[in-house]
Amino acid sequence: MSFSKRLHEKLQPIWRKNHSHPFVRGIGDGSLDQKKFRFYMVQDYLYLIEYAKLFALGAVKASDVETMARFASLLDGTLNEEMSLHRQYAARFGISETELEQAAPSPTTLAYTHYMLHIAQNGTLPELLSALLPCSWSYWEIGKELSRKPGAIDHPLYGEWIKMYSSREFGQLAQWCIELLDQHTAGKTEEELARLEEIFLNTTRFEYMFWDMAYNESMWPFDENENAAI
Ligand SMILES: Cc1ncc(CN)c(N)n1
Repeated sequence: MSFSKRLHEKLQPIWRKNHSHPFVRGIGDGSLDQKKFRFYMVQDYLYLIEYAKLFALGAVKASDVETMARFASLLDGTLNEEMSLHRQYAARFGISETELEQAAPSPTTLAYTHYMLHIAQNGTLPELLSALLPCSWSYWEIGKELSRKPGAIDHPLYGEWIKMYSSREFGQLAQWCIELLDQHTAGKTEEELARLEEIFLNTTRFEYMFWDMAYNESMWPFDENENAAI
């Protein structure tokens, strides 16, 4: 069995939780409170700024020009296509690009991006791929599932989001990362695979936490201006 198939089977219970999360269901049936979506969009933009750096680090760690070029195109696609969707949504919400970039990250955004970047900077190429894959793979699965819901892609607000993440282009990028991980894990020992599985599991957990953070609009659990006299 390929390593990606093993991961997919093992992590299904958590992935299904993503699909049934009220935030994801709300995008699919159009019932999601727009304020929550606005919060998500800002946090996701901050997330993607950091996530894009994994592709740059992937190019640094690649050992051939073809792989470097694919990572470069993933970096370009994230900065100029995926994040352009966010910029368009932000404009609809009256948020400027500067405001987007300067927004404060939530604790979950910080924890997730710092974990991924730590692995990417300090780990091997298969470790980097294990950290980034739940992101694109799980969104592609969610996008495809939501796009099959009658009327979902025509929703005036959430339709564009569903179209982006169910698109063939987005799927091809996820598929390339899956194939690269399978190539790099063929013949690895069980100990090495277990380490990669652990990384994949951690970013899978963070994906769920990100939906939850967005749904609850969670920032730090206190207001720093309160009790200023203490
Ligand atoms: C948190 C998160 N995870 C994944 C994706 C899809 N690139 C995203 N935009 N945001």
